[in-house]
Amino acid sequence: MTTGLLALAHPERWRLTAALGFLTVSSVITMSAPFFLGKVIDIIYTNPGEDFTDSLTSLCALLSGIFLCGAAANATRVYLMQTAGQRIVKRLRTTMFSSVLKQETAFFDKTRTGELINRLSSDTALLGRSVTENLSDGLRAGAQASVGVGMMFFVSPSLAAFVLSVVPPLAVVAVIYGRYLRKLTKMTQDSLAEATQLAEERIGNIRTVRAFGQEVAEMEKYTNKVDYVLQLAKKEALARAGFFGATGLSGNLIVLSVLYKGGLLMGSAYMTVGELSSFLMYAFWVGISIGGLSSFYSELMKGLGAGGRLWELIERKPQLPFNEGITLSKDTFRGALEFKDVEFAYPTRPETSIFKDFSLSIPAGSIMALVGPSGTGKSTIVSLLLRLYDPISGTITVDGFDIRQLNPLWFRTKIGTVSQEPILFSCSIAENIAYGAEDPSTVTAEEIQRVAEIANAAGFIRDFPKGFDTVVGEKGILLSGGQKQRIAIARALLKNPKILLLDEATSALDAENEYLVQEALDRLMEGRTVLIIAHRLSTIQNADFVAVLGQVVLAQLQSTEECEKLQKSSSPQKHECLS
Ligand SMILES: Nc1ncnc2c1ncn2[C@@H]1O[C@H](COP(=O)(O)OP(=O)(O)OP(=O)(O)O)[C@@H](O)[C@H]1O
Repeated sequence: MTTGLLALAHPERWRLTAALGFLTVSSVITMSAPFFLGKVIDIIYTNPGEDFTDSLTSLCALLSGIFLCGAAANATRVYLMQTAGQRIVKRLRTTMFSSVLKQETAFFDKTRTGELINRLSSDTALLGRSVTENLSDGLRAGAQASVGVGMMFFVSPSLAAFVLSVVPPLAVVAVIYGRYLRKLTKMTQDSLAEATQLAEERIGNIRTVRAFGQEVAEMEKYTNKVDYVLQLAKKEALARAGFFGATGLSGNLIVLSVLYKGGLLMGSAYMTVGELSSFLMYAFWVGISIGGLSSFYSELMKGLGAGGRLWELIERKPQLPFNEGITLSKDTFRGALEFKDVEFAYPTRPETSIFKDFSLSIPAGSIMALVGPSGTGKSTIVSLLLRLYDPISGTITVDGFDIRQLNPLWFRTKIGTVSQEPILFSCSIAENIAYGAEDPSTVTAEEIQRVAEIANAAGFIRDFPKGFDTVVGEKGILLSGGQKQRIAIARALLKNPKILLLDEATSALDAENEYLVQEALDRLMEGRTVLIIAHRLSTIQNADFVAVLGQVVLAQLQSTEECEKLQKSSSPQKHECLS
């Protein structure tokens, strides 16, 4: 974690070095103040009756100038540190986001979205603040405490030794407190992540919550989660209260004892009033600095508590490669797909095998319809082809190349998908269509309109008051199922992929919509290798091959009229029946 943090802070090294320079200047000035203020007091007290106006004026004017410089240096330090901190937080966030996006799909099956969001927003801020602003305040406190102690010894060694005897026990208390706080922060952030996860999922799916009338139950669940966060916060508040109460009390007691002992020393003429004042001011500074150091320590512990989890995520190596492997040339890549003796189980349920010895061949440029009852693994075949998961054994090849050899990022640019319920992002229709291009920013409005036209989408889009600039709402909620499908088809057309993976909508579209979607799909399928999870007889009839998953359905299909019709009507078709 430390090396990772250093790497993230590295680009800020000059900013941080400059901040350290300003920190030194401002600390030196702050710490010389008590000494000179003592001199001013001595000028006033030790020359009774004499006219000390001139020397007092010039010393005060000089000190004002120096203090002004100190203030400017301190302000610059705060600015530099804060901006460096924010830059580090930004880098932490982007590094973490990119690390999350590169993880294999199984990771997202196991990790909850809300947790990741919480890490991304709250933990990064906590860690960033603790290693910059807090570090700078800590350094300042440390420097001031040590200079202050030195000056206390310089002014009065015996008084200094007396005062410092109370520091070691305080330090032990601070360390214990810091450890406790670190543990507490980790627990707080974890339970906060759970609460965020719950809120995110329920708000994101408010229609389902509403349909089941579960609002009150959900409120209670959320309240329970944040109640636990509150309990932890109470524990932290209690620890904090005890710690700061104790340090505040010991600070005051120290000042009181300095006054007492110093008063005695002054009485026996070992100290001037100016020296005692300087000493008191130094003791005060040291007290404040130690307070600063302890809050630095506790903040650092909090940051480290949050940072541990963050680093696990940042350093996690994806189990499937993200952008490695070979790419095929235009001539070699034709789009012939083959599953050979594939065995697969989802990583989250390794004991439940979805396929064993599964084989299927889809020649380049042909349409393969996939049918079978629910849960037999049709969507799983699509996921395997997209290389969202790897088979346990057996191979999946593209033009004879094992897809494990291919660069998944490249390979996915050659595959188009349209699912039953296509997911659109909450931006404009134009942006959603452009998402299909390798570089969406280069897509022209004409291209978008052209593919929308082919996908039978241009008509209804133009009927919207804002046309292609209409925002579709989260996950495309402001559109109908058929409209979403046609936008998804336009998006796939823009990608112009060699291989197409389609999941036909089961939800009943009205006749006109169904016709428009079907027509758009037919245009999309032209000249590509297509694997389609088919739910309609017409789709099966138009396919070059049909693969049936699950023996039960095969028996059912063969006994139905539809199947007979299908077998008669499609003389060039070949039916592959798989068990
Ligand atoms: N991410 C996952 N993790 C674990 N198991 C999964 C996952 N996705 C699907 N499954 C399981 O894999 C099996 C096959 O699911 P799949 O979605 O491929 O079936 P399907 O034939 O496409 O079904 P449907 O026609 O209902 O969409 C099911 O038993 C399902 O519970």
